[in-house]
Amino acid sequence: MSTSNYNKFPEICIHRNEGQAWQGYERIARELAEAASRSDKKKRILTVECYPSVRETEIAAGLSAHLRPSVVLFAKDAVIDSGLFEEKVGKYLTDDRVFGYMYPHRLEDFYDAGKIERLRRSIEEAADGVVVIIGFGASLVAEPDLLVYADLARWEIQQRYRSKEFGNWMTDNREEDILKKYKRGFFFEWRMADRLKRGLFERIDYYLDTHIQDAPNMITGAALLEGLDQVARRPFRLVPYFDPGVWGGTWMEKVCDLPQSDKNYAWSFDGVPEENSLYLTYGGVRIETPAVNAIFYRPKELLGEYVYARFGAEFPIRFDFLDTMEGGNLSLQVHPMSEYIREHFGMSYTQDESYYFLDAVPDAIVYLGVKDGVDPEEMFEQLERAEKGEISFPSERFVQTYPVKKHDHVLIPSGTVHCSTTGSMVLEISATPYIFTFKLWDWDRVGLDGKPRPVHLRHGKANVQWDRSEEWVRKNLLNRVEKIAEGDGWVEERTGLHEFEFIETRRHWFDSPVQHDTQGKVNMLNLIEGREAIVESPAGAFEPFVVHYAETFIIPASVGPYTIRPYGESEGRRIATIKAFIK
Ligand SMILES: O=P(O)(O)OC[C@H]1O[C@@H](O)[C@@H](O)[C@@H](O)[C@@H]1O
Repeated sequence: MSTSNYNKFPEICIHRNEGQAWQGYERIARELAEAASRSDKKKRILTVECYPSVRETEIAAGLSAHLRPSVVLFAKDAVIDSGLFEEKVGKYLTDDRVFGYMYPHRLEDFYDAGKIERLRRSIEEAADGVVVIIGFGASLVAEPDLLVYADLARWEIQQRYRSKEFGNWMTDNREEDILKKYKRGFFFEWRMADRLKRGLFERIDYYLDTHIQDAPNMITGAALLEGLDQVARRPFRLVPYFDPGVWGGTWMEKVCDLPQSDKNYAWSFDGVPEENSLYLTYGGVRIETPAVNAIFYRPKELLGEYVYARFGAEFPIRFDFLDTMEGGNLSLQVHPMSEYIREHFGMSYTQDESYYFLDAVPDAIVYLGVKDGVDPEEMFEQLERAEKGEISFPSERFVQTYPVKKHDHVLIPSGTVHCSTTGSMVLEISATPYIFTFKLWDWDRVGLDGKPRPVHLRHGKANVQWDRSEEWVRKNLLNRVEKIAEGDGWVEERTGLHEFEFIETRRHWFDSPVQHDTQGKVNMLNLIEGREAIVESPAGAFEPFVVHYAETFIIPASVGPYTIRPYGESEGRRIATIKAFIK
């Protein structure tokens, strides 16, 4: 096998902003002190608005040491009492380990007017100089003279939950089950935090990156916006992350050159802006920022007006990897129908999926759809007994299996029972939601934490579509490849997804340049065959962008025409990309 050329640290170089970046608390504090001194007020309020799970105490200590503020106040002291807090949020969280209901309200609901008044009095009583207010909601306490925004990406938040360094915001639950902490973040905190952040973008004076402990980096708010604007006008990649899992395999470790781990890597996410980061570099200083910021700030340029009108400032397409090479089976599972996900979880669209096979062992199979003539009651009675540990679920009796091979594309509209099995390397091309997996059966095993992974039979039963016969599955969901066009040195095929799903995919096989056009809609691609390709602008609108095997990349809607051709080691060879866009 050839050596890995997969780039795990894709950086986006932001032009025209050199000199506007600071590293370390000392330099950061000095810059903030200088900026504060530009005001002729005697007392200046320096607000550090934080995303939940930011290390507020580290920032307070780091700034205090060099800034010598007259007082440091924490926004959390103005949060409503815990009884009322739980009353407001409880019904959105439910008792389930995984699923809650999307929280529709704002952070203001959790701040107490009387307590805010008390903090404001402390500001009045403080000596002249700089008053620092820190925390999630700090910008609600008083009108800032200088606003610093300390952001955090979801993957890092998950690490902080997992290491038990953090519980949820204002919740004493550091020791709690990771699934429940994630649930509280996903359904509640991150919704409010994103709403607040979107309203602050244009007002941020400085943007603080504290992803790495005690090694902060800072840029101006203007530099951040300039960076996000540049991202929305050129091809780019997200920073991938790799996560071990009970069914994980060995393919990614080799192909993506991952550090050896005692647990196999199962997932890689490199195409979920809500979860992944961007690395923006400003004259040698690397700023990690949640990729979703580019969508929040420039939704029309990035998604295109059509996609924005339909989905809002959300990235509706997800690319991720599921690696079971020398690993196990995923859970046998089903995803909610659109109506169900909306009614039960408050989501505006559902988890429609597809599996593109980057690789598969010779006898690999996929489970897809229930067999003809299956009695739903009997199948669920068996699943219930299996959940109790009384039997092993006889999957072959109830669920259809099909052989799969490299470059097959299997379509999985919600409501279809499915499971990728051992010996497969899947590129998932799916709708963005990804936690709404109703596991039906997990093959008599426990998760990496030693506990059974959560099974959701009631939800599952309500969503399995029993009328999808074997004939229907074969005709509609397996390799619906259709040639669309061809030219000198290239062929374009449509591979999916199913009519019920809102994503369309096109595969190109080529040894010469292929002309693409976003047609005003964001494109997400992956190099599924070949070592290297280059993306270019016919009009020179962006710098040539090199991609490697298995890398996912995004072409913003604003790009319009672009070309892709084999490059470097792949020059003159036949390679392939798969491209997804909204129908
Ligand atoms: O972790 P399990 O349940 O085995 O599923 C593994 C993966 O399966 C896919 O089809 C998706 O549903 C993913 O969201 C899920 O993470």
